Amino acid sequence: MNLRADHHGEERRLFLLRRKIAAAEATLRTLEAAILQARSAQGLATAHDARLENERLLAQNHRMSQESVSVNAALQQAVQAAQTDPLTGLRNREVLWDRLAHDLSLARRHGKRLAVYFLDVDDFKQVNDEFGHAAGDLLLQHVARVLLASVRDSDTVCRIGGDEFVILASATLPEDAVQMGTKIGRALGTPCVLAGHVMAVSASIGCALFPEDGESPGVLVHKADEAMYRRKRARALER
Ligand SMILES: Nc1nc2c(ncn2[C@@H]2O[C@H](COP(=O)(O)OP(=O)(O)OP(=O)(O)O)[C@@H](O)[C@H]2O)c(=O)[nH]1
Repeated sequence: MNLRADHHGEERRLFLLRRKIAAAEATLRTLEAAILQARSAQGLATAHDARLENERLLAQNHRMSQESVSVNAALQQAVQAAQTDPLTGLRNREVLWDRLAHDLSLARRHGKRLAVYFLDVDDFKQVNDEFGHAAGDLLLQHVARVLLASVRDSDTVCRIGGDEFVILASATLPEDAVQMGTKIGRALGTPCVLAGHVMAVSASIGCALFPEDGESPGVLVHKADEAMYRRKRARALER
């Protein structure tokens, strides 16, 4: 038996084995390094994606709040248009009942009076017939301006149709309400130039007072309308 040769063979196997182990360890380290690199790349990609998603959501949020602002503006415009008389810019018939109920509850709570005036322009048809419909429109706009200038900001002026207007005004004493009716009549009677013609508007005005003449919106408007009609008849008889 050649012991020396055996020993030499054993050493060679060990040497080869160590080399294999070293190669395997090197491969393992390379793999670990690759895994680490891949994980960190994935991490970076995730952070990048998150940032992009965040920016996308912010932009979407901005777009949606801008849309909501313009939808709200359009809605407000629509509400405004539904409550406004297009010719004079005054509140229309639809608003009258809401305002009246609101003003009545305020008057009730504060123990105040509320005056409801019903106003109809006299012989308005003649203005249309003599000077044309456009001149009639100018006159109605003039009436609206005069009425607005004659009442307080907290009072309400509505055009409820044709040449008919209703005013809601808070009042302390019945005499105040009478005085205000006279003041409105005088202001309307002041001559003005419309469509190149000098005109002085005459209007029949009826007034009903809360709580003396009634407590409900329907009764008050009806009584003011009746009072206006009596005025108009008396005026016709005077002529
Ligand atoms: N220019 C114009 N005329 C209108 C408008 N709406 C209604 N009218 C006219 O207004 C007139 C209203 O006439 P009436 O109130 O019936 O009659 P009036 O001549 O005022 O007579 P009295 O009320 O009895 O004094 C009608 O001729 C309608 O055609 C409008 O928006 N513009």
